[in-house]
Amino acid sequence: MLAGLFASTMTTAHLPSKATKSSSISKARALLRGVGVAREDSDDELGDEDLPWEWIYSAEPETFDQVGHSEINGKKREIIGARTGDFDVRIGDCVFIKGDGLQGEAYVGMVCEFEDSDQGTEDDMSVNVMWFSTEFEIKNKEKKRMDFLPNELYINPSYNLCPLRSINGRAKILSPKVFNEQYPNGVPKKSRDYGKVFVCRRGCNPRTANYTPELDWDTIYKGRDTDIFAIGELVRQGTKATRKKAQKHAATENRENRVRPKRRRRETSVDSDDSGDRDFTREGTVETIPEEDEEAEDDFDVNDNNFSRKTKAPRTPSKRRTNFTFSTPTQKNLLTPTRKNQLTTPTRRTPTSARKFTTPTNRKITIKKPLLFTPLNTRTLPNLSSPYAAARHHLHVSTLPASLPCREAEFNEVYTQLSAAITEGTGSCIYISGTPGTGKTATVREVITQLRHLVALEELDDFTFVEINGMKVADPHQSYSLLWEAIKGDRVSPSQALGLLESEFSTPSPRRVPCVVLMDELDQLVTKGQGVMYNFFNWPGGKYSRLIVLAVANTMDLPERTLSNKISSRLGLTRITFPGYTYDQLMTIIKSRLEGVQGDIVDADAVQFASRKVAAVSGDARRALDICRRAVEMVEYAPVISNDNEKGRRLSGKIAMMREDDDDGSGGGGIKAGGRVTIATIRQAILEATSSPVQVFLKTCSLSSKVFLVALLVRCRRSGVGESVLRDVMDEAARIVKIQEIGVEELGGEARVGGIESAVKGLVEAGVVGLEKKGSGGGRVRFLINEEEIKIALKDDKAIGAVVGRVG
Ligand SMILES: Nc1ncnc2c1ncn2[C@@H]1O[C@H](COP(=O)(O)OP(=O)(O)OP(=O)(O)O)[C@@H](O)[C@H]1O
Repeated sequence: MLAGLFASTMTTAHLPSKATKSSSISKARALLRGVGVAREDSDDELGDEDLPWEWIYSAEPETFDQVGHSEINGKKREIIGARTGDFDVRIGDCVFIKGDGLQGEAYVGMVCEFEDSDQGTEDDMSVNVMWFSTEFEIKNKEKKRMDFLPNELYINPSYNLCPLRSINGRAKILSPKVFNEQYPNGVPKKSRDYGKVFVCRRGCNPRTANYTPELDWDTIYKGRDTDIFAIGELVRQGTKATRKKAQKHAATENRENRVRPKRRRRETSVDSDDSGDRDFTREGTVETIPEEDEEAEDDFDVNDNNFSRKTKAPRTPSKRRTNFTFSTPTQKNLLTPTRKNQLTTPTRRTPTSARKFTTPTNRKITIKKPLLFTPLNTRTLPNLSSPYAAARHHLHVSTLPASLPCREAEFNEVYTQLSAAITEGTGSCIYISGTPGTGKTATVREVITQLRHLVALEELDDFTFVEINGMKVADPHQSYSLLWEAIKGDRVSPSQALGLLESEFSTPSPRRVPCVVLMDELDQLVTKGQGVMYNFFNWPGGKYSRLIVLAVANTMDLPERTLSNKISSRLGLTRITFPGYTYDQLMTIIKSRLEGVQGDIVDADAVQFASRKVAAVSGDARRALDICRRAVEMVEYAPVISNDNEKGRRLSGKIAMMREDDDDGSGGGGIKAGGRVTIATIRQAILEATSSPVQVFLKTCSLSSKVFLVALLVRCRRSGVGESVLRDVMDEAARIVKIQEIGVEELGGEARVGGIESAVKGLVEAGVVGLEKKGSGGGRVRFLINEEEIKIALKDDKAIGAVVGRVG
């Protein structure tokens, strides 16, 4: 449908031909470098003087409110342009936007509107631009067109609000035909236009690598009279993949970051009432395209007159404008269309040796060599021919189930938030909390798998995904390096990564691919000054970051506890809570995992029993699955165990202890190798889990040790952080002793603190807790075993069990 509306006769005759090649010509051409553009000379059209930017208003006061208006003497006036010294810029102009990146990139955008956010400083003067992209931005190797010209730009239907002072001169965008007419020998180096002239013959969405057919730039681009909306729509339609599913889920409200400009009333060529898609005919008029795709509706309101902004007169900026320097070109023959080897983007190449960059303050940044991993031996698939092996396999926590039953609502919520943020190109921070084993990580991974599938089907823009697990990083600050490596592919030190990330997220970039970060075990990433958590929560809110953080923790209020209420409420986190699984839900989960396992080897009663036992303690699916898997193992391998033989007699005492909870009345019974998993098997598996060496140690350690462990558990639960200051734990222990009225003599009389100190030493030696002698308060202490083990071992303890029960 759209195809006929694009210029169909643009032929290679219009493109720079080999006949026009010469090295002087090619040098005089604009260069494309990195993902932005660079010019050989560094002349700044805006002059060396740091003159303030001022708005240019329409002559007549306007009668309606709209973006890009200001109030002067009580009258609304439309902002129609901006000027600094002799340089002025208007809607429809194509301009260079300075990047702040290390490689001195600039970007080219078309001015769509101006905004003043009312604060009266130059910082609040913004320009909304529609970007042009370079071929470097198109990462999808399969779909990338290889006929790109060296100075070719693609109009890209994405927008950003940029500071007005990031404008760094005017760019000239021509059709290849006009370029050849105006510059048959290329742009002469001495010309003022040198390095500023580009050709445009297609639109492209670099994130999906979808291109429009060739379009007639001379027809659609009319300088300051251009109908920018029509161009935006033309390109949006022309580059649209089948993004229906993603759009269905996209939250259309959330557009703070990528601001699509409001339609301007001045546009005479557009029928403001039409609701269909508009496009250009080759004669340059705008036509309504009959509704072809219901979901491609115009999602901005033509008649939205309720948007009013006030502004104060702009003041002189306090900071001097940074001069942007363009690098010297290194490419020789820029007329050769596809010199792939020369045009490889620097950010993606694999460094063979360490590369060196410097920060804007000339600090050296060393890019480390990528880590080389020796591939492991090929893993063999488990032999699932026996029903026991199949059951064990499906019940294993590392087996990915086809779907996650009982987490549909949570899945939908995460999916909706994430796909909306990716589609809209906005940043977002989702805080996911829930006790261990409630499927938080599994759900997030499942959502990512589904979204990746959509990307493969071209129904969603591509995104980068990185998982940072607090348990797996030696130092929380390494998170910065991991994020930077995920975004740029370069390994740098944490402090360098921090600087680079700050710069990256505060710089507009039309090419930025959304990055989704799963920060698992967040409580382990808490640092003394809370810098890591603060930064990861704060960056998504930045205008240009396109960073989506999925922070996963066990406690609901970790952000409030560690960052204060004030900061965490400002961060605007989206919160999703995963409740512990109920008895019914655990049953469903176990049954669904056993579906398809032949032989009916697990009794329904056994599944019920396991679910009830686990739901009563924690609602932890991991625990329920582990118990069932161990029970399957027992019936698969165990010799016959009955109350008649020696081993059976030994076990029977322990089983009798459990019989108190044996509300099914079926008793222990025997376990037969090659038999079925019954309640008795489950009971024995539970018993085994609670009589592991760790459990035995915990149950039989001194009361001082138990008090200390419970105190540490309380502190960790309260702070939401996996470690605590030793002195605080001691104080907590003293409080517990007092409140529980634990016998003073049992803790060593008056010297009870001393008693706990030696208990701590014993716990450290046993590898139950780790003590890091750093900072004040006697160092920091943390569990080296799962907190759940402490709960299970001590929940029935006579002296301290009540406190454990309250920890939850
Ligand atoms: N609804 C479910 N259906 C099937 N398996 C599940 C479900 N929920 C959790 N699991 C399984 O339980 C195990 C633990 O899940 P997961 O790691 O997602 O929990 P978590 O909430 O992230 O726990 P933690 O806080 O300890 O990291 C995984 O093996 C997962 O496959």
